[in-house]
Amino acid sequence: SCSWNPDSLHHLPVHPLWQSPLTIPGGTRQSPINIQWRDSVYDPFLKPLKISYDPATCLHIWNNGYSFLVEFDDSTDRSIIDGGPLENQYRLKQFHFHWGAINDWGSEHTVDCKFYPAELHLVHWNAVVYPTFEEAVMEGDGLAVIGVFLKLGARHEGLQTLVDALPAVKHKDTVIEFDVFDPSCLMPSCPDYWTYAGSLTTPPLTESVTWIIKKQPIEVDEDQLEAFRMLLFTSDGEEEKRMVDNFRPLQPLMNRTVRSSFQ
Ligand SMILES: Clc1ccc(Cc2nnn[n-]2)cc1
Ligand SMILES: [Zn+2]
Repeated sequence: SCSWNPDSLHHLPVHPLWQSPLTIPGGTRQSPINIQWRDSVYDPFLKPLKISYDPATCLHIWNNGYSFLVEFDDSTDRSIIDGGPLENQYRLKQFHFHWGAINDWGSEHTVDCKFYPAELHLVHWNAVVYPTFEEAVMEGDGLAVIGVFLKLGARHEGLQTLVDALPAVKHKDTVIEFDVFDPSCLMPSCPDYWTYAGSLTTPPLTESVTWIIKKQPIEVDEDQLEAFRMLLFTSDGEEEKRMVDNFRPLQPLMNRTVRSSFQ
């Protein structure tokens, strides 16, 4: 487990959402976790992840009071992932991010106890086996979430179109049309990933997620991270609370092995 450096001036903030003893009684596969690189096990039978998104399936961006979500039309198999650790193809439903108030933390997963300033989650569901997303959320093989770490570096041109739209969804429960966006532009070039059996990291916290965490981060610049931090948890008219530190604390690994697609 990660023992935080006692000298560090900061103690990780815990947002009210996650302050309550937010535990699933008897939970054995909760997320997020620390990925200890040396404890991950190379699995030569893991396939490359296949991603095929149709940019025209993009619908809108909305601020749901936890994060901002970009939602997709998941009524057909036009935007899907397949391969990797998955036995079926999974349909893209939405993507969103988790980030910190400062660059020292913000990601949900850590690698060797290192936080990244933010983490992208692309949420997919098993429409081959389950009739609706809501049912898939309740099943062990119902969801597949791709996690991509964001690190401070060069400006990300693909992300900028998203950043430019954020002022329009500043407050909770605001939404704007966003009709063409290809999330493939947010994927790192390296195919390597870790995978493990986990859960959603906000309510309903169901243990229904096959996590696929990309090894290589993407680079974004300070202005782009600051744009995330100007969003609000609060609705228009309420006392403003900046949307920051919307990540869940690390959860125990328990009886799980993290597999890697690379040696
Ligand atoms: Cl449906 C749903 C519920 C919670 C979240 C938040 C989350 N869970 N795992 N990563 N992010 C995403 C989608
Ligand atoms: Zn998430």
